[in-house]
This record gives sequence, C-alpha cells and structure tokens, in this order.
Amino acid sequence: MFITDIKYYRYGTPLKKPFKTALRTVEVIESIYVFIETNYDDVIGVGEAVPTYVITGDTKGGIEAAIEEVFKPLLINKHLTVKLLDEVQQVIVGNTSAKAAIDIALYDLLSQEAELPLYKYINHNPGNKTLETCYTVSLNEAVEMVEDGLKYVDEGFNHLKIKVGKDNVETDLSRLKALRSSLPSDVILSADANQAWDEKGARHALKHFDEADLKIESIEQPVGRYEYTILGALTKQFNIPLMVDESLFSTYDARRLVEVGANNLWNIKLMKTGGLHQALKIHDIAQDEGISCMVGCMIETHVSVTAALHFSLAAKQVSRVDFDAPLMVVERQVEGGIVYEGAKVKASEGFGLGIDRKSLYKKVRT
Ligand SMILES: C[C@H](N)C(=O)N[C@H](CCC(=O)O)C(=O)O
Ligand SMILES: [Mg+2]
Repeated sequence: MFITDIKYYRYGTPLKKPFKTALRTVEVIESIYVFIETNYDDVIGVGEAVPTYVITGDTKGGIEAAIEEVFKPLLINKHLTVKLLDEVQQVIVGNTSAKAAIDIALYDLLSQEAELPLYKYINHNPGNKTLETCYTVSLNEAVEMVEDGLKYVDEGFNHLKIKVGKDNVETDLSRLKALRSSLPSDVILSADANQAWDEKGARHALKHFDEADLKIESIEQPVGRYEYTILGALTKQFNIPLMVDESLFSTYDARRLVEVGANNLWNIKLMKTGGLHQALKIHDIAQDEGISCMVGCMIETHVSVTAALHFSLAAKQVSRVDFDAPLMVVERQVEGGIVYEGAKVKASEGFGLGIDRKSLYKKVRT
C-alpha cells in the first residue's frame, strides 16, 4: 500500500457551554481533520489536530503549513511502513499537534492493513481494562460550578476535575468546599491549575490545599511548563499528589521529570507528544519508574480522542483517562470510534480507529 495524497480540512464544532481554565476560554472546537489517501480507493487514514496554542504553540495556520510544506513532501508516494512513524517525528521540531494528526492517521492505516483495531495493533502490554473518564468543571462562580458538578454526577460521572488558579487561593478553596459539601461523598475530586502559579504562589496554594483537607485526589500542573525543578520540589514537600501535564511533551521532559522527582502522576496527551509513537516511549519511561499515568485531551473531538483511547487500552501504566471533550459538543460530527456509556469509555468494533472515515470526509469537505 502506498500514500497517494494528504487532505486536510478545518471544521468548527460548537460546545454546549464555554470551557474555562486559568489559561483560556473556548466556545468552539477548531479541528483540523487530516485524511491520508492510499492507492486503495476504500482505504483512508484519519487524524485530527487542534490549535491549543496557549499550551502547544500550534495555530491552525501553523498546523496546515506543517502538513503542506513538510508532511506532504515526506509521505506522498511512500510505501506505508512503520518507519514513517519515526520520520514524522524527526523531520521537523515542535509542531506536535500536526505530528499527532499525521501519526494518528498513519496508525489508522497500519492497523487497517493489519486488519486489527488500533489497540490490538499496538500490542504494547495489552490488557483488558475498564476505563472511566472524569468530567471537567469549568472555572466559574461557585454556584455555577456546583450546578455543573451535580449535573455531571447525575449523568454518571464519579470523578470531577475542577479547574482552579484564575483567582486567589481562598476563592478556589471556597469553590472546592462548596462542591465537596454538595456532592455525594464518594465522588472523586481533583484539581487542575493549568500553570497558574509561580513558585511562591504554588507553595502558598498547596499549603492551603493540604490544610483544607477536602480529599482532593491530586492537583495538576501548579507551575509553568519549564519549571521541572520546582515541580520536583513541590512533589516532595506537599501531601497532595501532583500530576504533571504541560511539562510533559517529550521523552526529554519525561527523563527530566524523573531526575527531579516529579513522579507522582503524569498526564499524557497526544497533542503534546505528537501522537501515539512518542506517547508509547513516554509510557515506557513511566513504566520503568512505576509512575501511574492519565491520558487526557485538549478541546478535541472524537477522532483524536478515539486514538487516545486505543493508546490507553494498550498501555499498562494508564490507570485513568480524561476524555470529556467530545461529550461537550452540541452535536456529534463523527460516527464510530469512542463509545461512552455514562463515564465508561470503550472502543467500537472495526479496524484501526473504527471511525466512519468516508462520512466524516463528506461532512467536513462541504
Ligand atoms: C478537556 C480536558 N478535560 C482538559 O481539561 N484538558 C486541559 C486542557 C484543555 C485545553 O485547554 O484545550 C488540561 O488538562 O489541562
Ligand atoms: Mg491539565
């Protein structure tokens, strides 16, 4: 099988309500869907990138330029082989979202060719596991956050990830207290600060989180992306487990995080790693170090989140997932792929991603 063309299309999917973090507010998922065509008319690989420039540095124009100027010349007229996965990572630095879309589409093709669902094709520490996604409560006033939290619990979600870090710590804690006292006691609450604090601010916040005794299961990314040493020091100093998110893009990051002792929990996302190929390498480092991983997502739709699900099913260290973004949309654009049953997430039948590629292609092209 060889690659004949690569097509890509922008497509906006409105959210039911704005998604708000300490870093940004989003109202529409701005996907770039990628289709890799082959010499077999009915065999296409599909991928997705999103422009989360505040985290990855990737814009819509940048993603398209990387595909047009770098990945098309690299891939068109090449035979489909596993070697291409390495070449995609090496041909350009950065550009992890464009790499993710291409890597996902290549994995979709490779697993279709092998006539296997993607998670079986990866065959990397295969294990049968049941995964449940958490649901994120956006940063709003306490009353609205409690209202949202109650709704998500009612819909079957037992783990809520609460966004913090935009206002002062006292305000964050009053929101968390309101949630803790309004929700059933067995609901797991975690927090995500999205790099909100400097070192002093993080120490102040984590001290108060420890003292408040609100049974917050973990807190994600208290400080900026390159603050590896501070993350290590905070991990050692405070009781609340720290989850690394924005500081973990590459195997370099993973090794740095191990060195400094930021080893409680890692959040792996395909838009940061440039797809599954690098995510598996980060996973291997986590496995060697006994670090438990969550697989998360940006504000993405079903295509890239389905790829993240297959990765999670195949990767032993992945014990939790944050796949709520596709549930936030007004109307689902993609048929097939990830199946949600309340909080439970499953892969659909079918080879590769199990997505109806042709109907998506038809929809986004017009
Ligand atoms: C959508 C997911 N639940 C989530 O919270 N992801 C954020 C980043 C999302 C974005 O800004 O697109 C995270 O874990 O930091
Ligand atoms: Mg996060």
